[in-house]
Amino acid sequence: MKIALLGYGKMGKTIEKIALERQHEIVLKQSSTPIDKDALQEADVAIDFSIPEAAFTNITTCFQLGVPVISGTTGWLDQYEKACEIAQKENGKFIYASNFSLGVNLFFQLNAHLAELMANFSDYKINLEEIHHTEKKDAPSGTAITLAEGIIDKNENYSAWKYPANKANNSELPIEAKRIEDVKGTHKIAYSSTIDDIEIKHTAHTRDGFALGAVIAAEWLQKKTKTGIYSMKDVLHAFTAQ
Ligand SMILES: NC(=O)C1=CN([C@@H]2O[C@H](COP(=O)(O)OP(=O)(O)OC[C@H]3O[C@@H](n4cnc5c(N)ncnc54)[C@H](O)[C@@H]3O)[C@@H](O)[C@H]2O)C=CC1
Ligand SMILES: O=C(O)C1=N[C@H](C(=O)O)C[C@H](O)C1
Repeated sequence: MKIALLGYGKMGKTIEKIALERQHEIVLKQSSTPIDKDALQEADVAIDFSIPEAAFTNITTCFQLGVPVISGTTGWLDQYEKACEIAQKENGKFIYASNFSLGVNLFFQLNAHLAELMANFSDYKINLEEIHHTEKKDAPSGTAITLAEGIIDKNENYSAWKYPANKANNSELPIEAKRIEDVKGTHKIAYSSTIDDIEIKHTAHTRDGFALGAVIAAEWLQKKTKTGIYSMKDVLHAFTAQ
C-alpha cells in the first residue's frame, strides 16, 4: 500500500517505522503547507497526524483528490462535522479517532461499562486526569474528551465536561491536564467518595500502539469498497471477527 504521511513529527516517524515493517511504501512525508498534491494523488491512503491548524485542510484536500484518509490529529474537532459533510459530498473515505491504540479502544469500552455501573451512585464524584509530554499543543487531550463523552452518555448527573477542572460546577465533569516531559499518554478516571475510591487507568509506554492502530485502520479503509465515514469501532469489529 502506498501511504502519504501528512505530518512527519513524532507520530509520522513512528507510523513510517510500523508501515515499513508491514511492507508498505511511503510516497509523501509532508511537514508544512502547501501540500504536494502530485505526490498525494499517488497514495492509496493518507495518514494525517499533523497540527490542529492544518488537519481540516489536509483532510479535505484528500477528499477532493479521492484519497482515503485516516486522521489522528486532535484539537480541530470544531470542524469535524464540516469535514464529514465534504467527505459525503466528494464520496470520500474517512476515519478519525482521538486514539488509535488497541489498548485505549478497550479502555473506552471499560470506561463506558464502569460509567453505566456507577450511574446511580451519586455519592461518587468523578475526576478525569490526562498526562502528556510538554510539546503537546492541545488540552485537554482528544482521548480525555472521548472518555468524558463516554461517561456523560451513561451518567445523567453530568451534562458536559469542563476544562480546567477547577472551573467545573456540580453538573460538569472536571478534566485535569498535566504536562510532564516525555510522557506518551496517561488517562485516569477516578470515582471518589468519602468512603472509598475506584480508579481505572491506561498508560501508553511508547507511541507504537497509536501508530500500529493507525496503520491497521489505513489497511482496513483502503480495502473497504463502500465510501463513507467510519470509526475505530468498525475497524476493531472487523479485526476481532476474523
Ligand atoms: N489519535 C491518536 O492515536 C494520536 C493522536 N496524536 C495527535 O497527533 C498529532 C501529532 O502528534 P505528534 O506527532 O506528537 O506531534 P509533532 O509536533 O511531533 O508533529 C506534528 C508535525 O506536523 C507538522 N506540520 C505542521 N504543519 C503541517 C501541515 N500543514 N501539513 C502537514 N504537517 C504539518 C509539523 O512540522 C510536525 O512535524 C497531535 O494532534 C496529537 O495530539 C498523537 C498520538 C496518538
Ligand atoms: O499528543 C499526543 O501525544 C497524544 N495525543 C492524543 C490525544 O490528544 O488524546 C492521543 C495520545 O494520548 C497521545
